[in-house]
Amino acid sequence: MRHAHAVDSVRSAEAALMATLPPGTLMRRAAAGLAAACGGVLDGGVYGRRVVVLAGSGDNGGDALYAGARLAGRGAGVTAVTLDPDRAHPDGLAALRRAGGRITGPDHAPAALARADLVLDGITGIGGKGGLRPRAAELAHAARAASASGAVVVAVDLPSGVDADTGETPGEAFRADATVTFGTYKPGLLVDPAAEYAGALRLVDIGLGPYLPEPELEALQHEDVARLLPVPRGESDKYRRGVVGVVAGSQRYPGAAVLAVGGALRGGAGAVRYVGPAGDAVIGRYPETLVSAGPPAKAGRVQAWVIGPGLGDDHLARQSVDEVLACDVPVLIDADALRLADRERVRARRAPTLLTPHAGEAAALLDVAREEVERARLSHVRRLAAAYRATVLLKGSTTLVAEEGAPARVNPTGTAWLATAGSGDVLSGLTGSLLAAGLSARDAGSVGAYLHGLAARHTRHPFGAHEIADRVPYVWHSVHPRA
Ligand SMILES: NC(=O)C1=CN([C@@H]2O[C@H](COP(=O)(O)OP(=O)(O)OC[C@H]3O[C@@H](n4cnc5c(N)ncnc54)[C@H](O)[C@@H]3O)[C@@H](O)[C@H]2O)[C@@H](O)CC1
Ligand SMILES: Nc1ncnc2c1ncn2[C@@H]1O[C@H](COP(=O)(O)OP(=O)(O)O)[C@@H](O)[C@H]1O
Ligand SMILES: [K+]
Repeated sequence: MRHAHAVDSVRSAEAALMATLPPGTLMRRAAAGLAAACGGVLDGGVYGRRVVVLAGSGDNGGDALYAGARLAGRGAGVTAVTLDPDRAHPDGLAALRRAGGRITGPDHAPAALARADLVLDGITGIGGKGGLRPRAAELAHAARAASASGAVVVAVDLPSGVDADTGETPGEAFRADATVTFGTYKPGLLVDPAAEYAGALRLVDIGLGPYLPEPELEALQHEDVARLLPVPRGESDKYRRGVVGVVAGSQRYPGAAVLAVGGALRGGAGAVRYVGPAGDAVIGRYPETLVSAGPPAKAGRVQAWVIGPGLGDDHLARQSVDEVLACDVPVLIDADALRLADRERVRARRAPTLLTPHAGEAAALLDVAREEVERARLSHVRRLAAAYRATVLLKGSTTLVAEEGAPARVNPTGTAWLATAGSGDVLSGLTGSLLAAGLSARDAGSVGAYLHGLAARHTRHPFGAHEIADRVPYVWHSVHPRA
């Protein structure tokens, strides 16, 4: 599991750890890790390369200056540009001077950056507030120009100007090729739009682990998913493996039913029941489906329902949503059903409910603009989870799963190639199948998103949504080869 902690948690863990160590130890650890990582991103090594350190007035600048000193010690030509010469980290400046580095002011930044092989962004870290102020913003522009001419930009702890806790980018910010972060990931490094600014991530261990509380955000990795995947045992039969019911499709959108069933067949449930008017299309493609024309209440037992893709909003659709919400089994609500599901009825449910909106659907449910949700995904997915007292999976450039009382989950496997019609239908079927197989709503949502993203990454693009479903067994095997 990859963990991310908010600034307050990082600060209190740092304080507790620092109390046990001689002064300056943590900054030395951070700078050593940073300098080593910089060596790794420079093709051809450090010796003789031109490094520009952009140093703000806080400890983030201190880290960058100490790392600059180490790189100078390994033969790099290092120039530090201090945002405010009178306030830059004095010991960091002294270390760089001793190592033979040059120190200059912002006026000389464009000239220094024009020749740089490597730029270290040490303007702000977890102490940054709001978008960059004008003089820092000018440096960010100049660094972007240097990057366009081939320099590698490495952000120290965070790209300066992004919000560490939320992933928001309130104004101007640095764009990095790589970010070297200390002690733990910060939520902003994993959530768009800020994550787009961070580039490749590298975590430097500075010994914070034992002092960190529960994370604000976590990301599953292969071994976590392997542990959660449902695997049939000797005594399993199709009912014990779970039956998932899919209520989807309409005369107008029969394809949504086919895609959702396609996802559901690959999620580990033992059987898929389809309920709705697209039975012929579903059977034509997947003859193993148990088809009924409806209503859901008469379809036979299921261990979880998926309702919504291509459903429409006529009388029958409304009735189906009401019936499904009345069942005492987990329910995944997607697409059209999100509009039709009464909030109070969802709040009153005892069995788990998982909502899977994209940003536009989430915005409609919260009565805000879509851009608001995209600007601040983490806070909006949490608001929605609280409003519905349910688990919410917010789709899009960063997929998040939130539930009150537990760390939010961020999916690390997504790819923008998933932005293709019907891929959400595959996700809802796949995730509902995991629910039927017994995973909690939070685990089903995050494992579903993980497999879905991984399947997309392993499918030649551009692809159609049905190809993602076809690819799921392959990535399942790659995550859990012994199952
Ligand atoms: N506290 C610790 O033990 C450790 C801290 N470390 C480093 O220290 C950093 C935190 O240092 P600080 O608390 O000094 O804070 P920062 O250095 O992150 O930021 C504070 C400075 O940024 C300026 N600033 C804030 N918002 C700005 C904006 N929008 N535009 C321009 N300037 C802005 C402030 O005026 C102040 O000079 C971490 O990110 C990390 O890099 C590491 O050395 C590891 C150990
Ligand atoms: N820019 C993006 N980067 C990564 N994943 C994306 C992006 N845009 C969309 N996706 C993913 O693609 C899927 C689209 O689902 P959805 O919006 O419901 O589309 P549809 O209704 O056509 O099925 C979701 O899994 C979503 O997370
Ligand atoms: K920084």
